[in-house]
Amino acid sequence: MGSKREGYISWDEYFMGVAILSGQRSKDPNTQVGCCIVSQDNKILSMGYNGLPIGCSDDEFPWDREGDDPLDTKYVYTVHSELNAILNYRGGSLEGAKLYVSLFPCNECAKAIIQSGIKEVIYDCNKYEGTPSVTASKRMFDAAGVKYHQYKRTGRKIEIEL
Ligand SMILES: O=c1[nH]c(=O)n([C@H]2C[C@H](O)[C@@H](COP(=O)(O)O)O2)cc1CO
Ligand SMILES: [Zn+2]
Repeated sequence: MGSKREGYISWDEYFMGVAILSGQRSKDPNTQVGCCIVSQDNKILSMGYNGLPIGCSDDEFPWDREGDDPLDTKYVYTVHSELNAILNYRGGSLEGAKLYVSLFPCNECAKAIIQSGIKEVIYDCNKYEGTPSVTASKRMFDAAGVKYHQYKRTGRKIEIEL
């Protein structure tokens, strides 16, 4: 009897890989964020990346980080990857699900994560650690019983020819 193949990717590598790949769809020139929501029994339920709402053109709305007028920045228009993944879900309840995301969730996404019933957040980068947004997210996750931990990178490199 033959034995199983070795070197296959772990569940964590799989789901964070899907999250990061999803982020490659982002048109944001500065930060591309991707998200993958997974059931407790490791089935992918939804994915998302940061982008503009349906009908808002990527070429007509601004991607600037700064501007004299907030209306000339991306911040008032973009939908975050986590919210997109939650809103993209077509199957009913996300109660008890896990969320893999390439950047630690902001306070607005934290609210949506908590309210949708997601119970665990696995994040990769946390480049805004220490900001009020991230601190507020942690405070709300702690109060609501949502667990969060950083993804442990394995160093595995995956090349895909497309
Ligand atoms: O949790 C998040 N999820 C998410 O999708 N984003 C998006 C919104 C913006 O398009 C981009 C952040 O842009 P910047 O790093 O240039 O401020 O990342 C940002 C955060 C946290 O800041
Ligand atoms: Zn957010």
